[in-house]
Amino acid sequence: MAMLEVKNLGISFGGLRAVNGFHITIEKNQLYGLIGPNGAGKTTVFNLLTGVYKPDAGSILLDGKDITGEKDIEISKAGIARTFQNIRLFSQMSVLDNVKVGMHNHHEYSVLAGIFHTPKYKKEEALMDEKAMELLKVFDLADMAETNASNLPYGKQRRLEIARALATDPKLLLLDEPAAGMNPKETGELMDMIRFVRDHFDMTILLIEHDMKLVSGICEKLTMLNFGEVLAEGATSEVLNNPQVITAYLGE
Ligand SMILES: Nc1ncnc2c1ncn2[C@@H]1O[C@H](COP(=O)(O)OP(=O)(O)OP(=O)(O)O)[C@@H](O)[C@H]1O
Repeated sequence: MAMLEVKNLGISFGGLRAVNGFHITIEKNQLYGLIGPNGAGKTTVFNLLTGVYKPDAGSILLDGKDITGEKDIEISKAGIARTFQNIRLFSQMSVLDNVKVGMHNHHEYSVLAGIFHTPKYKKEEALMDEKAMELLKVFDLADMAETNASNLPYGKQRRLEIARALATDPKLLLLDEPAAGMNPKETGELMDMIRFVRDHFDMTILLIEHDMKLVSGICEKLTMLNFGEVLAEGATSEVLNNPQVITAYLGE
């Protein structure tokens, strides 16, 4: 069974059909890229997959479960996590707390337990601290656990965002332009990290990216969007050599 199976997905904003007939099948453990010119609808696809927008057509199956039209919190619980094009960390919170925010989605103790710090609450908090520190170690951020997120250099903030997304224990990780604003050295490190996340966490990853070095370096399959519709899909080299893709996007 595919990890993500999307069929005929669509949404309009006013008179604009931003995404139309979108489809994608991503197998477990795959590293998959979504490419296309500015305004093609890539982020809108992410917003549809994560419940920010409700599709007006189509279906989304995550690991066999129909999540079409579910709210974002339900979709997060079902197992889709994402990062954003513009970094969205809690800048005045510590690195550790940023990761723990991701975990809180999945822990259900009552508000009163939180206020009165009951033994159950304390136990859960201690467990979360431990898990969050383990994640930070993997991302080489453990020595900065108490630092405010805003004080991290840019490349590390991007890494922290991915760590926070993984803290929700997802089945599918969506990365929206993870290399945006990075220099070539940082992009190279990011590529290694994305591969590592896939292997170490047994993760399935869909990423939006304009950096073709990153795309051709790590994605196994690609879907190319143009004016809200799939123009090409298949193995990365096949798509990147497709004359229509070159005309519509790469030859820009
Ligand atoms: N909430 C919204 N209301 C109205 N129009 C929207 C909304 N969200 C997206 N759009 C429009 O939908 C189209 C697709 O936008 P989207 O951000 O998905 O493109 P993109 O492929 O991610 O572009 P980029 O590579 O520049 O990030 C654009 O024309 C955009 O203006």
